[in-house]
Amino acid sequence: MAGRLTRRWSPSLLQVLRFPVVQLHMSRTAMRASEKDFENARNQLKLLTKDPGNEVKLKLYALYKQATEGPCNTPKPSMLDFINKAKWDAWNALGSLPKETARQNYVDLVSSLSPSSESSSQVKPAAANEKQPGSENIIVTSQDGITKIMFNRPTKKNAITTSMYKEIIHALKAASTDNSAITVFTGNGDYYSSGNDLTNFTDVPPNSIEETAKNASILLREFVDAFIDFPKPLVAVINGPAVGIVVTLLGLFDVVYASDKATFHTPFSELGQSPEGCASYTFPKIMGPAKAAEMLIFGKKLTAGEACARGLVTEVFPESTFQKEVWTRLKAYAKLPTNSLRISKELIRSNEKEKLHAVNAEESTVLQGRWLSEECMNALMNFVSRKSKL
Ligand SMILES: CCCCCCCCCCC/C=C/C(=O)SCCNC(=O)CCNC(=O)[C@H](O)C(C)(C)COP(=O)(O)OP(=O)(O)OC[C@H]1O[C@@H](n2cnc3c(N)ncnc32)[C@H](O)[C@@H]1OP(=O)(O)O
Repeated sequence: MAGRLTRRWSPSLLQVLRFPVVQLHMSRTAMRASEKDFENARNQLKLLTKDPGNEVKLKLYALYKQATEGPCNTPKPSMLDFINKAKWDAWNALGSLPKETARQNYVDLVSSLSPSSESSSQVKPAAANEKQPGSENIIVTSQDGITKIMFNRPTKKNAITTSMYKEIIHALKAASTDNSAITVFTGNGDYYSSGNDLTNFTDVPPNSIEETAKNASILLREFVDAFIDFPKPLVAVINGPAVGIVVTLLGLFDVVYASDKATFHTPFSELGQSPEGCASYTFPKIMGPAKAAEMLIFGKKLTAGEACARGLVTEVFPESTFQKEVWTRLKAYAKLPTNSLRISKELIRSNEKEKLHAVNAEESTVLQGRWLSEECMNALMNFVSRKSKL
């Protein structure tokens, strides 16, 4: 099949696939690939010495088409036209993925195929059983069809630093085109995550507060966009308490499994802040406006059982059997046909994407203002000087 597929692809596709590979130095902070990056990536493919295999070629084909032409716009080939059907399926599976995201994913994927890619990219598309290099605060592994992204800062309750946000964006982009069927977030240690690292904002020189708030707002928007656009089933395995942004993001996950020792807390008012992660839109839809208000305005902390009753959590497991039960189930799910999983997710989510991007933009702008407020600054100072704890 592999040889057949390669030989019978059209000249235009071969053009796409045969371009050279040169080392691509992708800045981890500039996550949006420019036209130039895209052009370089196309040229990089020419230098490929090793056949990346049909699976990867199909992904490259699909991403190239999506990046240059947008969503699949050709009639579906007949079932018996195997090659063109495989190409069409791969392109069609990208749904309404924005052109810029497809371009970035294409660049990331090409970069990962380069023999020297490790030095240019912290997290690359996963191969089986492979642990990805990284800062160790985020550990990305891939096994049994599952890419696992784990918060790994247990001594700080897995609080998310600025560099961790960037690593997660990069990990999601890589996972969207790797060989795994599903992607799972979880935490190492007793917490899932205590949310934003509050010291992200405390070492800021007085004359750059506004600029920092602006940069934080841009980063937040890009971070949440990566979840909105993620094309594969996204699962949260909530091993312990979850606070702030890791809770609000759950509205963008497809399935949420929780240990019975997990709790769910969004203390935004206490922090002088406001909701993010599209929760101002997803939470009222999930649990109704009154229950959402109790969490997002008054900061009510939920047990796992309460979160499940409100529809935020899919299922709660006893802590003693949590890991075993959840991973056994996820490994079985990851054996399901990959394209079908993506297409079903796309059907469920695509109608909402535009709205979610608009909500994300609005929430990020509002938060930029909140971070400059006296209420927020007092809350951060209290945290640092240990006067307050949740
Ligand atoms: C360009 C500039 C920056 C860009 C940044 C992008 C911004 C995006 C922001 C998006 C908006 C996000 C909002 C949120 O997530 S709001 C939620 C924030 N989280 C909190 O308020 C939790 C604060 N932590 C606590 O209240 C307690 O630590 C907690 C209840 C979680 C645990 O209490 P416990 O007593 O069990 O343990 P400790 O307090 O002793 O914690 C152990 C150590 O961990 C440190 N820690 C814990 N959580 C955080 C945190 N969120 N930020 C920073 N540090 C944290 C804690 O200080 C302890 O450290 P030490 O051992 O060194 O004292």
